[in-house]
Amino acid sequence: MTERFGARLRVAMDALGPLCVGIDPHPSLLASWGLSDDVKGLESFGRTVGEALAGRVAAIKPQSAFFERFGSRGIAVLESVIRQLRSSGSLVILDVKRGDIGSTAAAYADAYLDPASPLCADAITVSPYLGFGSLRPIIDKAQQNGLGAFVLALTSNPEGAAVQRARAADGRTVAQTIIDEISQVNAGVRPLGDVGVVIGATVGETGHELTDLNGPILAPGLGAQGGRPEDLRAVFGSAVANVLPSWSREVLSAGPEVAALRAAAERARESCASAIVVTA
Ligand SMILES: O=C(O)c1cc(=O)[nH]c(=O)n1[C@@H]1O[C@H](COP(=O)(O)O)[C@@H](O)[C@H]1O
Repeated sequence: MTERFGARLRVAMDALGPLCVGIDPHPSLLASWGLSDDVKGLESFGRTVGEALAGRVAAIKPQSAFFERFGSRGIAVLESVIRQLRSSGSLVILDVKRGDIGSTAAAYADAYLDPASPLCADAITVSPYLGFGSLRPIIDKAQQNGLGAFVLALTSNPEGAAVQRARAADGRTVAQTIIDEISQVNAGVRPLGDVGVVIGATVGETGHELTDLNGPILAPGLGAQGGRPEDLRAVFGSAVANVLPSWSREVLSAGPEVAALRAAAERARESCASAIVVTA
């Protein structure tokens, strides 16, 4: 049987440290790396990040939007980046933030979580805005194939709170209802469930109950958005051991030299690891 995503992520985080690095080829980063803002530049950017970090960090998170900018040729680059990374030992979390009515969500599952698809990743990010239940085909497909999904709960951007902290009829916040749904999906799975949650490292003390989540917590927003490793403990409390901190621009801006990218990732990993371990 295929090993489950949660178990694979736990092993990767234990072996390589708590770090996810995003591949976000912003036009400004392409320029600062001396690359053209076109498919060739995109290809070179992805290849360099792979060379620097593949197999050295627990997870790598390509941001689909920056590949979609270039249409089908950009998607072809994304396919090859995913292929290169998945054979390296780093888990690939494809950041696509998908979500739709169930029958369409099933097609997204075929696109990103079916080993037969060229865009198949180890996990994807998904949006629960059509209701958590609409994500069921995605969660089912992920679990069938030893893959995972990260569901947005408390995002790192300031605009998110108006929706995510709104209260449902029973008094829970919308985010808490999502966290509780995920807790049910992950109940009893050892060592870690396959469905994660996205909570920005920038949100401050969450005020949310994460004790029963039993799943990974993807925490973007470090560096460029102002989140700091030393805040992780205060934000996540006792759930901090399952946090996968994610950095994009701050680490990527150290490129294009491979050694400099590795050093920046190492600094990010060390600062997160010591924030998580020392106070845990
Ligand atoms: O799902 C995500 O990764 C995500 C969720 C969130 O709440 N905030 C957030 O910034 N992200 C993504 O994480 C990356 C953050 O990039 P930097 O701000 O450059 O580190 C981007 O690709 C965002 O789309």
